[in-house]
This record gives sequence, C-alpha cells and structure tokens, in this order.
Amino acid sequence: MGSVDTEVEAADRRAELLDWLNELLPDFDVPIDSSEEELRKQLYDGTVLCSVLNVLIPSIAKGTHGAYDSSEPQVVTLKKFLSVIEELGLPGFEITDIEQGSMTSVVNCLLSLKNNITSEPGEDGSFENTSKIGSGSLLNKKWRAPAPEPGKHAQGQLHGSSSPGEEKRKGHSEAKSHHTSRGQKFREVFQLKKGSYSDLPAAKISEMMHSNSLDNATTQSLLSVVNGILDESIERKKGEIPHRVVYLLRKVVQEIERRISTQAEHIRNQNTVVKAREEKYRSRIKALETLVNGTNEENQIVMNRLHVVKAEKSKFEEKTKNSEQDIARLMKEKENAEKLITKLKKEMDSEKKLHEDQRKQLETKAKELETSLTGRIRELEFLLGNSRKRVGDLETASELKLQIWNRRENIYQRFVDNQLYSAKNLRMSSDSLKQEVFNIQEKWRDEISDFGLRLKGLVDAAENYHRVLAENQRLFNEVQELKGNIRVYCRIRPFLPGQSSKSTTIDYIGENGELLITNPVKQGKDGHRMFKFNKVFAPASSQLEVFADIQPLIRSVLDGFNVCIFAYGQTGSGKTYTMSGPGTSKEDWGVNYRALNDLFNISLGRRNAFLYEVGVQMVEIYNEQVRDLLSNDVPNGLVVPEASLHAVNSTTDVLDLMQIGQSNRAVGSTALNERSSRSHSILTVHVKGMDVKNGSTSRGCLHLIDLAGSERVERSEATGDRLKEAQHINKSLSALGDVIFALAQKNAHVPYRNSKLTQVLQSSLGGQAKTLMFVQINPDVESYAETISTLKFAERVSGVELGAARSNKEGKDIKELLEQVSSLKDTIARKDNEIEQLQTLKELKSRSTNSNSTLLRHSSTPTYTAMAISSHGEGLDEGEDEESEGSEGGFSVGGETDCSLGSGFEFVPKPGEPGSERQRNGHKISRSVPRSGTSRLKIKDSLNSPAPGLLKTTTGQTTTSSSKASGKRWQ
Ligand SMILES: Nc1ncnc2c1ncn2[C@@H]1O[C@H](COP(=O)(O)OP(=O)(O)OP(=O)(O)O)[C@@H](O)[C@H]1O
Repeated sequence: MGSVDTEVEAADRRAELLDWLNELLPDFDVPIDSSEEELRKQLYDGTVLCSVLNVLIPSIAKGTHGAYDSSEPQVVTLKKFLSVIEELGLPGFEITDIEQGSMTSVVNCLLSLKNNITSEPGEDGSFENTSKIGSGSLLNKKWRAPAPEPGKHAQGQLHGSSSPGEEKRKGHSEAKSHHTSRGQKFREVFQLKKGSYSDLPAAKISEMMHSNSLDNATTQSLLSVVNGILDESIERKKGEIPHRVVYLLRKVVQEIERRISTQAEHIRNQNTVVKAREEKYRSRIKALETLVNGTNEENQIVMNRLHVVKAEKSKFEEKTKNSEQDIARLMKEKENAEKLITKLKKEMDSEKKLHEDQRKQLETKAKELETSLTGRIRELEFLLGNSRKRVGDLETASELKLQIWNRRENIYQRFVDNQLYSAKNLRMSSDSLKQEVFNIQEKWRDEISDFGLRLKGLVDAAENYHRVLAENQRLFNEVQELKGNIRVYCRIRPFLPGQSSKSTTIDYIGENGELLITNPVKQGKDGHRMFKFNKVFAPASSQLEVFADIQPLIRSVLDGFNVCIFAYGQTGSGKTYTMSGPGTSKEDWGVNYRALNDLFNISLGRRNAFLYEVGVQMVEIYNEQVRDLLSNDVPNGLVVPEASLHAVNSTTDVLDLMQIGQSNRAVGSTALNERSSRSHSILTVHVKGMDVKNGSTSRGCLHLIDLAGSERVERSEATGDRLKEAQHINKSLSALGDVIFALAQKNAHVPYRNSKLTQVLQSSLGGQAKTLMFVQINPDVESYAETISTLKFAERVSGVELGAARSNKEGKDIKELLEQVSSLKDTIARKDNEIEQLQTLKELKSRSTNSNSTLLRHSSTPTYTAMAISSHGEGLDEGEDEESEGSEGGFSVGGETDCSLGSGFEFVPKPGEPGSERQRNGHKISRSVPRSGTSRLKIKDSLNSPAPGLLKTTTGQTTTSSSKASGKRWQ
C-alpha cells in the first residue's frame, strides 16, 4: 500500500508540474497523466528547463549564466540551469537523475521553482519582480528549507514563507504566545535588538520599507507587527499614531493582502492538483474495474459501486469548485471511496477464497476420481491377464486349425492344378470358338451391310410410297373429274360453347376421307358406320384450310368452266359458316368471299393476257319462289322476273353486295336454330374472259349455294307458316335427292323440274359442270339420326357421274363461223319464209282459180317463239317434262354455255307448235337469239347485250342490270 501511495503521490506531483509547464510554455503540450519516462523525454535535453528560466527570470538567463542556446550540448544546458537553481537556493538534482535515474528530484526542483515564483507576470511581462525570492536579493538568498522527502509535498519554502497549512498551524501556536512573542517577532521582523516601533527612527522605517524585511517576514509576524503597533498605541493612550507608523502599517497590510492573493492562487493550484488527483482516481477505478472483471456478479456490484463513487465524485467536483472546505470533503469522499475500494478488495478476497475452496473441492473430487480410475485399471489389468490366457488357448486351437488348413490347402492345390489344366484346355477351345465367332461376325457384318443396302432401298421405297400415294390421290381426283363425279367434302362442326364434347358421334376421321360414325345407343360392330368422301374436315379445320382444298376448282371458272358448290346439312350444322362465314373479318370469310377475292386477284395477275369481267347475282328460293336478293326494284319478298346481274370489280364491291343480299334473306326462328335460314340462297358469279392476243373468249360461272336446313319436319317442331316453309324445304331437298338418284342410276329421265332448286342446279348437276357438295354434320349424339341420313345422302351424291366437265371457250374463228351460221340460218329462214309465202300465194292463186271465195291469210309467226313462264314453274305439264328429259322448262341457272340466272326465263316451244306465244303471270318473254344447246331457259347474255352495261330482259326490253343495286355495270 505504501509503495502504491508513493507512486500515486509521485504521479500527482508530475501532473502538477506538467500542468504548470503546459500553462507556462505555449509550445509545451504534454498530457498531465504522462509517465515518468515521458516526462524524462521532454526534459532530458534541458531545453524546456532553460525555457522555464527564460520565461520566469529573463534577467538571470541574460546575466552571467548566459541565455539558453539550443545549439549547446545537453550537459552544458543542464549545468546552466542547475547553477541558476543553486543560486536561487532551490533544491537541485543530479544530471544523472534526468538521464536515467529517478525523476523525483527533478520534479521537486521544478515544483519548488514554481512555488517560489508567482505565475503572474509583472508589469514588465516577466515574473522577476513578483518572485517571492525578490529580484534584488535573488542571487544572494539561499534555499533554507530542507529538500522534501519523497511522498511529501515538496513545496519549496523560502525563508519566511510557508504553505497555507503550515501557516495555519503556525498561526495557532503563535496565538498562544501572542503577548510574549509579539515584541520578539516585531523585533525579528525589523531586525531590532530592543525597543518598540515607536522608538524606530524615521530613517529606519524608511529603510525597512524599501528593504525586503517585510518580504522575508511570515504573515503571522506581519500581523503581530500590526497588533503590536495597535497594542502599543492603546497602551500609550495617546490616540495618536505617528504618520510613519501608519505608513508602515499600510505597507504591512499591503504585504498581507499580497500574500492572501498568493494564497488564493495557491488554492487555485491546489484545485488543479485535485483535478489531477481525480484523474488518478479515474484511472484507479479503471484498474479496479479490470480487477473485478472476473466475476459478473462482482462486476455488477463494482459497477454499482462505481456509479456511487462517480456520483460522489461528481459531488466532490462540485464542491471543489467553491472552496477548500469542499476539497477537504472531497478528500473525505475519497477516503470513503478508498474504504469502499478496500471493502471491495476484501470482498474480492472473500471471492478468491470461495474460488480457492471450490478449487480444493475439485481437487478432492479429482483425487476420488483418480482412485476409482486406478481401481478400474486394476480390473482391466486383471481382464487383460484373463484374455492373454484365452489368447494362449486360442493360439493352440489355431495351430490345430492351421494343420487342418494346410491339409486342405494341399487338397485344394491339387484341385487347382486340375482346374488349371482344364482351363488350359478351355482356353484352347475358347480360342477356336473366338475364331469361329470372328468368322461369324465377319459374315454377319457382310449380311448387315447387305441388309442396310436393302433397307435403304426400302426407305426410298417408303418415301416413294408417300409420293405415289399423293399421286394416286391426284389421279383418283383426275379420274373423278373425267368421270364428272360430284365431289363431296364433309365438314364436321365443332361443339359450340356450352356443349359437352364427350357425347360425340364422330369416332374416327381418316386422312383419305374416311369417317367412322358411332351410334351411341348400339354397341359393337352395328354401332359403327364407315363413310368415305373426297375429304373430311375435322372440327378444328379453319376456313382457310377448307378454302385451300377447293381453290383449284374455283380458279377453273376463269378458264371457262361452270362450277357449282353447295352446302347441305341439317340446321345449325355450319352451312352458312362454311359458305359465308361467321363474320366479316378476313379470317372468318367463308367460301363466297374467298372465292370472289381469289378470282379478282387472279384476274389482276393475268390482266396483261386476259381481260375479265365479273358479275354477281344473288337469289333465294323461299317457299318455292325465287327472289332476287340484290334488287331494289321490287320490294323484298316479291317474285322477280329476272335476277339482276351486278358487275363487281373488287372484293369490297362483293362485300357490299353480299351485305345487301344477306339482309334481304328471309330468316326466322325455329326450335333448332334461332336464326335459321329457311331458304336456299344462291350466289352466282359470272366470269367472262377475253384473250387479248387472239380475241377468244371464255365464260365461266360459279354457283355458291347455301341450302336450307335438311332436318325432318317433325324435328324442327314447326307449325303454321313455319311448317309450310319446312315442307317446301323438304320437298325441294327430296327433289334434289330424286335428281341425284336418277343421275346415279343413269336414268333416261331426270326429274329436274320437280322443284325450283333442282331447276336451278340442273346445269350444275346434269351438265358438264364441276360440282362439289359440302356435307355439313353436327357431331352431337342427339343429331345422330340426322347425321346418318345426311351422310347417306352425301354418299349417294358422291356416286353421281356427270361426265367430264367442258370449258365454255370460243375461239375467234368459231365465233365468226357461228355468226356466219346464224346469218345463214337467218337467210335460210328468210328464204323459207319467202318460199312459204310464195307457196301460199301459189295456193291462193290456185284456190282463187278453183273458187272465188279465196281466203288470203298472212302469217307472221316467227320460227322461234318465246313463252314466258312464271317463276313457280307452272308453265309445263308432266308430258313436256317426260319429253324434255327433265331439263326443259321451269327454272334453270345456266346451261352448257350459259349459266345466267333468271326467273323470267325463255321457254322455247317447238316450231309450229300451237300457243307458241304465251303469256303467263303477265310476263312475256321473247327470244332474240336462236336456241343453242339443250338449255331452253335463258337470260340475255350480257356479252350479246346491245350496249355495254345493259342487260336485255326476256320481255325484250333493254334495262340496266345491276346499276340500280350497286351502281356498277355489267358489260
Ligand atoms: N366450323 C365451325 N366452327 C365454329 N363454329 C361453327 C362452325 N360451323 C358452324 N359453327 C357455328 O354453329 C352455329 C350454326 O352454324 P350455321 O348457322 O352456319 O349453321 P347452318 O347449317 O347454316 O344453319 P341453318 O340451316 O339454320 O342456316 C353458328 O353459331 C356457327 O357460328
């Protein structure tokens, strides 16, 4: 403890010194808690020491000792400093101390210097005049106080000066001997042998005032002087104090005041010391914290205590600011803290003891453990002995076994030798086998390469097979075309949203037009029925795919062929979807739009070689009445004498016209289809082409027919007007069936005239046209019966052979010849007429000669007369029908060379037939050109029209054909 205190004391003094130096020297800035060695480093070369002297006593530095010079060696500088110190009478130190020894003497030296020179500069800026030593006697005065012992405050004391504590103590003792020693002190102060102040001569007082007697006197002495003077003046009772004594008194009082201020300064310094001590306490606390860091609990207690200490310390700080008393209290606090620390240390000791006890306990335990382990080891050793014994037994047994094994080894060796021998044999045979295998492999390789070659041939053949298959298909189509078979394409409608695709009748769709239908009621073989058509379009087929297959057919119209495409199927099976499409967007376009668009595109592409004119007619057959859907001349619903023909130049024209046609089409609702079309809609496209080079012409005609629903009457649940409509539809469709049946049977009579529909289709079914039927089917199970009947009908249609299609082409020469023939015929007719007239005249002449009552009759009946028929086709009786092979009269669209559609058609009776000029339903049809081919139902061909853009009606009137509906002219 003692050494610690000493260390702490030394640190305090160091701090005090460093604080003073920091204050004194502007360039000196060293932390006050620096170690002894750090301080040594700072002071070692003497620079700082000389700077201190330079600041405090510049006159001394400038005097005999010479000013400090940084270039001087360290020893010289130190010696200079020490000589000044010596002259000041202050305790010095050895040079070896500052070099390597204890710094205590150095610190003491400097602190004594500090305490004897005031820190406040004098009027001239130096500390010289404020030195306690006094400038005048500085070099004469000797240091009288003994050098402070280590651990004690080394406050330097010049003669007559003392620390405040000491002064206090002195004050007390001096008070006791106040009266006895006062005179003595007084004399001491003034260095008198006897007598009182009043006895002092004025010269002496003046000398005293100017000398340093007062400076060297203690404060107590000075106060004694004052008291002495006062006592004496009381004793004398004169009440009068000489002026010089008053002056002396004032001087003494001034000195006392000065000392008090010095004391105040000293107290301030003490405060600094206390602060330094506080720092020290902090570091001690830190050390304690580190000490108590071991145990958490202790740590906590220490922390708590530390907090207490800190609080106390802060209180202490507060108090130290105000007065010295507070410092004393702080010291007390410090003592308390120290006590506390001691207590803590004690606690720590007890903790250590506890740990020690625990350690001892553990040691005891370890010993016990050791004892038990030793026992265990002994046990194990015993066991080891046993096992060694057992090993001995085992060794004996194993020796025996070894003998047995040796014997066995011999046996095995012999066996192995045998085996080796046989293995050698085997190897030899395996070598021969390998050779054999190798030979076989070689053979196989040859064979495989041979197979490869053959396989390649097969692959090529397979590839060819597909090509051949396609070729076969093409040839088949060609054969069909040559035969003139009606092509039948079947299209299956997909299930509509909301319908379940599970209940389908479609079992299989083959690539080559096979279609297998399942009867949901019947199982097994009977429940299936296979059909074969030219093509079957699956539900997912797009409009484009469908059109792609019929495109070549449609293009043949430009080459002068007549083409007829009609869609057949029950209501809601997708006829309109296929023919017109569900909407007006390009993807939705049905066959109608695509066909016309395609025709326009091709005609545009060929415009340098051919000039094409395209015209469109659109009619519907509703309740066995033909109605022009594009005419605005007659109110919709009225039967028109002749369908208007509208010239079209672009797809847009067609779209416009079709929109008009669709809106004019009769639609109503039935139980099966809300907007079911209950009429047959027929779109006819006329294409006239002219070869620019040779002037030859071609005329093609395309019928695009959307038939009414084919379902049976009872299924549509129609009544009243709807029933009538359904009956008409059924009648016309069964008439269509009859015609097809007759054609399939190659009957001499084909009953075209039984309905308007068959009349319209006559030229397409019976002529040399190319005909295609879309048979539309509904895949749901409920429509099974309809589906089967529709497919059966389609099967029959596909068997119909119409004969090879023929193109309607006329070369320039033929045309001229035809014209010549026509003019010749006219001439012949004229001649015949003349002959007839002449004969008549001759007959008349002879008759007139025979009888006077001669009747001259003039006949102007033309060779060819025309008879108009109503669009109801009532103009002919069955007899005529029989005679005309079912192709005469009624309603027909086009013929071999002419497919114009009209309802005011020409009926040409045989020459000389009575009633050759008849008028039915108010429509009179006159014939202007001789009859050609087999068709006798005609509309005037625009090509023969008197003026471009005009159509001649069968009434002989010239009328604009399409301009009223579309504003376009058909030329
Ligand atoms: N291939 C198809 N893809 C998608 N929907 C189709 C297809 N075919 C038909 N439909 C739809 O089925 C419904 C009936 O079709 P659509 O009106 O064309 O039948 P329809 O046979 O013309 O009937 P109707 O005899 O009454 O005129 C329509 O909603 C149509 O959009």
